[in-house]
Amino acid sequence: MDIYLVGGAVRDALLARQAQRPAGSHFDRDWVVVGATPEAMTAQGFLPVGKDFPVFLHPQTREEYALARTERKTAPGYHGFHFHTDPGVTLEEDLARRDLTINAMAVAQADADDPAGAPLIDPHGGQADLRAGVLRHVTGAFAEDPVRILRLARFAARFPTFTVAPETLALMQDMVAAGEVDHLVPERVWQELARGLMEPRPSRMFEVLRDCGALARLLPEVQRLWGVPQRADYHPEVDTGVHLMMVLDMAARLGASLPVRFACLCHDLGKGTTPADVLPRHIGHEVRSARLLQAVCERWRVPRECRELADVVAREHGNIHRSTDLNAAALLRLLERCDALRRPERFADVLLACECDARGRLGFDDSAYPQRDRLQAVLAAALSVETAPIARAVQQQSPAPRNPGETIAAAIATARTRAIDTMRSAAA
Ligand SMILES: Nc1ccn([C@@H]2O[C@H](COP(=O)(O)OP(=O)(O)OP(=O)(O)O)[C@@H](O)[C@H]2O)c(=O)n1
Ligand SMILES: [Mg+2]
Repeated sequence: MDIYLVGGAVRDALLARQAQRPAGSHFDRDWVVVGATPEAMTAQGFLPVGKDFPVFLHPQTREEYALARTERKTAPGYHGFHFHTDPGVTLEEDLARRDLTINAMAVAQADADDPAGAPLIDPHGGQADLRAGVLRHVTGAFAEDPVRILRLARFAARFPTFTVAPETLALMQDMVAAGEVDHLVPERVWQELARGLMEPRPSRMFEVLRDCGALARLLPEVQRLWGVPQRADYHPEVDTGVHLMMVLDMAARLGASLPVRFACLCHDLGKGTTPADVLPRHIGHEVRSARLLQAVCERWRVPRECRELADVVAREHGNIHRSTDLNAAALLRLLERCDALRRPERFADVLLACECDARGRLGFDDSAYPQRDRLQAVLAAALSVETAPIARAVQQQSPAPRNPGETIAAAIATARTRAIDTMRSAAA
């Protein structure tokens, strides 16, 4: 059997030589095995992964070794696959069924430690496309797997200077028109969206999805935001879709976590359903955003952490932006609505998402967002109140209050309000 290194490890080694990526940035290595049978693999100690894919794990390194294969589609969507693998499938045949030319290059296993300096097996011009910065499909086999539309969009977010080859965009448009993205399983869609959100330029993923028509199918709530105006005095970029892209790229620039980036994606969804006669104002869009994001989360089975943060950010981002004018009692109510006292780390994420929103506007990218530090200080003041002595004092009251629970809660709120006030006069 012959073993080759393929996919991302080869691509990234060549990119590192072009100094687009730091050397050694790729840890996940994919291998392809030619001239072997599943039986020969297990006989050598490789462990089969799943029953659908002819893929094995190396007994020591745990890296993936896939038997060279060709794929044929049997039904729409991600489940509709039929693999053909036998020892006669060549490396070239295996490379031809891969998604992008930059991912369809291989080097022999003996050269795997220095792929960039080794003879390259590159039948589809992957190296030239890598140099030119082009995302291009290898063959018509691209259309056999609609997840590849999402993968390509994610690679655009990872390599933001890369463009999509016109023929590849046309192919993706045809796939979308044929209903190919309507049958994707939620887990795969979310996995790719989540990865794309975590890349250096998430906006590129959404641009590509929008250009090929997939965004309208997968996330119509997001698609709708282009063409929706906002008030130019708050939003010099005016267009809501443009704003959203700036917010996402700001989240990447500030190194935000996935939940924060997802909250950024969903915070203004409600602007897409603002009645035309009130535009460019968006009164009450926060509640509509919160409702729409639930639909998105159901559809793609978005994990709870992302969903909960997005809900708070959707509801409260306007109040947080305007928090400068709030008095101590109103600030405490804001903290309580955000559940900040019980979940201070999550509140930090809420504030970061709000900063991304504020700085994701034309001309504001280097502006300060003082609300963030200020509300952190407000929270610290509220948390500094010791609640146990307050509860004890109420319990020792005589005559006992009619509703001790409520009395304790009110006394704690009063003490916290006072602490916030004291902090504010000290800071002023
Ligand atoms: N739907 C898919 C998934 C994967 N591949 C092929 O399998 C390789 C390995 O897949 P994966 O590890 O998911 O992607 P990488 O390109 O290695 O990128 P990275 O691991 O850096 O995300 C890809 O390069 C590509 O050749 C494909 O053609 N179609
Ligand atoms: Mg890989």
